[in-house]
Amino acid sequence: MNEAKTNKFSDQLHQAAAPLWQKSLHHPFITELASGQLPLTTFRYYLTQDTKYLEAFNQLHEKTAALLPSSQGELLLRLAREAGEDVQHNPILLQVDLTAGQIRQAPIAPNNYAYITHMEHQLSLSPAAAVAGLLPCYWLYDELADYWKGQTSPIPVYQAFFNSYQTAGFNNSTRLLIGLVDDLAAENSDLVKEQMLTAFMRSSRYELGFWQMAYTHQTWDDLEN
Ligand SMILES: Cc1ncc(C[n+]2csc(CCO)c2C)c(N)n1
Repeated sequence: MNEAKTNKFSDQLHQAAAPLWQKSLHHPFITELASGQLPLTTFRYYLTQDTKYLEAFNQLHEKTAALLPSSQGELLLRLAREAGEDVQHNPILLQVDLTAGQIRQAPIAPNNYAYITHMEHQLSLSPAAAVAGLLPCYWLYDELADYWKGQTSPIPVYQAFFNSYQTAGFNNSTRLLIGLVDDLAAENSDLVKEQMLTAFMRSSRYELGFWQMAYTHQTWDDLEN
């Protein structure tokens, strides 16, 4: 019998989410970014929703940090500070002429709203579940960044988007957050670990849904059909 064990909790999470992450990697949104076929309006839709997402995601770091002992909360606050800079100075928005006013006026799309609401809900379950809900955002994009290393796009702004994820700091943040999730799993009960797994898997589904949402320009009217 194969006795090979994955004893880190994060390895279990990774294994459970891998099939979903593969679908993200090969989503038409991504393949068309690389081929240059993705309509610019679709990319602008993605950036509009993503800016809204990143603002909420940053606040979630702060809300989660407030529930953790300061030694653990400090890491989340540091990550939020770094990510906050990226949101406020995203050169890609300038390149496609997206203004803060245009982004503010666009309604949040259903999958984006559901994803953010799902992460907020974890705060009422346990701080460990809240941290686990944040992790796919980092870890999936870290794997996408590896995949994008070899990708080129004939459209300069799509190439700039690939390049924007090629930073060592980003990889380091992902490793630190994986470490925090493993520490929290070790400190918590099986019930909380189950919450962590559920939060992680749902975030992974919403990540996949985020590409589909952008690809189809999802609106609230879509829920009626
Ligand atoms: C839907 C969505 N999911 C993940 C990311 C990637 N991401 C956003 S913030 C952050 C932390 C460091 O800046 C990372 C990795 C994204 N942009 N949009």
